[in-house]
Amino acid sequence: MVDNQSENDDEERTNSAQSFDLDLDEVVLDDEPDGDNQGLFDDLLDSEPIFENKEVLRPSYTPHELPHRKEQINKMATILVAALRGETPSNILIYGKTGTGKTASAKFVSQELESTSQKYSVPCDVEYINCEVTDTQYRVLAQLANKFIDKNEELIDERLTEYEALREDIEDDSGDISDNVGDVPDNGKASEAPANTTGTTSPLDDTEFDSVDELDDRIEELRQDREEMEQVPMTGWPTDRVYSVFFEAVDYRERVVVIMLDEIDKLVEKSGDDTLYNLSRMNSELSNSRVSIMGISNDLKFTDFLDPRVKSSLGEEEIVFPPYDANQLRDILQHRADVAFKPDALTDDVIPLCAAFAAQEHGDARRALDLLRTAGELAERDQQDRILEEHVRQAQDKIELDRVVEVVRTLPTQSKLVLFSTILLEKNGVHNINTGEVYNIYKSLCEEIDADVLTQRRVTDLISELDMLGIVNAVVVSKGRYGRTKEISLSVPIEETEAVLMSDSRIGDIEDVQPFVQARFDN
Ligand SMILES: Nc1ncnc2c1ncn2[C@@H]1O[C@H](COP(=O)(O)OP(=O)(O)OP(=O)(O)O)[C@@H](O)[C@H]1O
Repeated sequence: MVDNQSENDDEERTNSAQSFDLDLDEVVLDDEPDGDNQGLFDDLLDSEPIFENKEVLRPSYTPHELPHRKEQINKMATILVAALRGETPSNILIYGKTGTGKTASAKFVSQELESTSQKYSVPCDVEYINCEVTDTQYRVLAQLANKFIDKNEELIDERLTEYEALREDIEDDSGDISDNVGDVPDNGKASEAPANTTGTTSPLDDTEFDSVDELDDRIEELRQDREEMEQVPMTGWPTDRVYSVFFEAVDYRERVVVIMLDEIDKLVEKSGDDTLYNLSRMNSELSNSRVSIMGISNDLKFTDFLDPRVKSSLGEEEIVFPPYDANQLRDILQHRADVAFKPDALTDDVIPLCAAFAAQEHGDARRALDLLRTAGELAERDQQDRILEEHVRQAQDKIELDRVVEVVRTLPTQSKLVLFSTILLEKNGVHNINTGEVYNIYKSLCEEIDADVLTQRRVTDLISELDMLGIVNAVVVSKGRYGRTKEISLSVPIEETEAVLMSDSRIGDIEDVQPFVQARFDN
């Protein structure tokens, strides 16, 4: 059938191309904006972009090369190679601070593992779960169950296609034989015939089936399995049922399964160690498959909260990812920059400076890449064709400010009030602020907005927390015979932080703050 629609489409495209040519010929470049647009994007498009491929600098990009992680990658591979031999690999726990390449390395190794398993036709599956997002036992098990159900369905479909084709070949063959040779009884019971009785070749030769009946039974069995497979809903079932569906789905065929639990500490923090307990004892009950767990964590201490059995089973092998130093970060950045930027877009100082800043932040490659990308964006915004040292410094300030804004925005109200009290004191020129001064203002603010007033001891704790978050700096000073006190100062830009606090509806309601500061002198 002729596809009239596509013909019409083609015609339309040709017409519009013609009219486009025509329009272009008739365009008069003048200062007046034309009717369709006001040139908002034209200038931006005109400026030669700095980036060749910005995506390469984004966190979502998985690099093909991971400099300075060879040792850790090799260690993972040495442990996981067992899966390719059909054995159960030891469970692995991976530790390291944020941005040290744990996820990127683990994903790289699992891709290699899966592709090698396909190459040698050894059934091996790797499933990745981010426990920051999937943080309850129910959700982890349901997500895993559904992934395995999908895989099983795929496998069943493949097998069914293969066996049904085989069945057709047999039908054709028996037709041919009865037509040509006439020595097979044409009683419509081809399925009862053994695979090969005549000495001629049969489609069942070299298959796992000895008779057509066996093949038919298998086809029926697969169709039934396919019908019975049911996805687990994301809520609503008893956890036992989810577990048993997951268990069945994993054990449906012979295979080795590696379950990668990224941010595993978040799962334990949110919902205890039941999931890990259940996963780690599965192998003793599975008949066809084997499961191995790879946990990834930023928190070195999270295993302290685990049941000792889970702890010893999970930590069979431990791999530590140390922070990168400035030289290593330079290499990492250089690899990415070669692909991400146009030639000559970077001045010589840019990469070393990004690396140095990120090395100060506990050797975080994510931070280094963010800095480089943000510096590029700032240069682009300035309509420059090269990134300068200045852009890196601005990027550092911008990222730091974004972090502060995010941390302050998500503080609990009580901490916001303590921070706001400190800001009010600083704004009024008070130096060496002590806890008592903060507390007095804090109390008045609480009364003003009807919030509970915490004890001074608790407020001192909140100040320590703000100190740990890098928002204030609190040092203990000795006042000789008057004992010791904390001297508090702000570590963040005052105007921006105040603006974030004021965007909280309760704090924003406080109208005149001056009297509160005055109160400090009255107490
Ligand atoms: N050796 C490396 N080579 C190239 N890129 C790297 C390397 N190490 C880390 N990265 C990049 O740094 C970013 C952060 O890495 P990754 O997500 O693997 O860190 P992580 O240790 O898992 O951090 P988190 O614990 O916060 O999840 C990613 O964009 C990753 O591609």
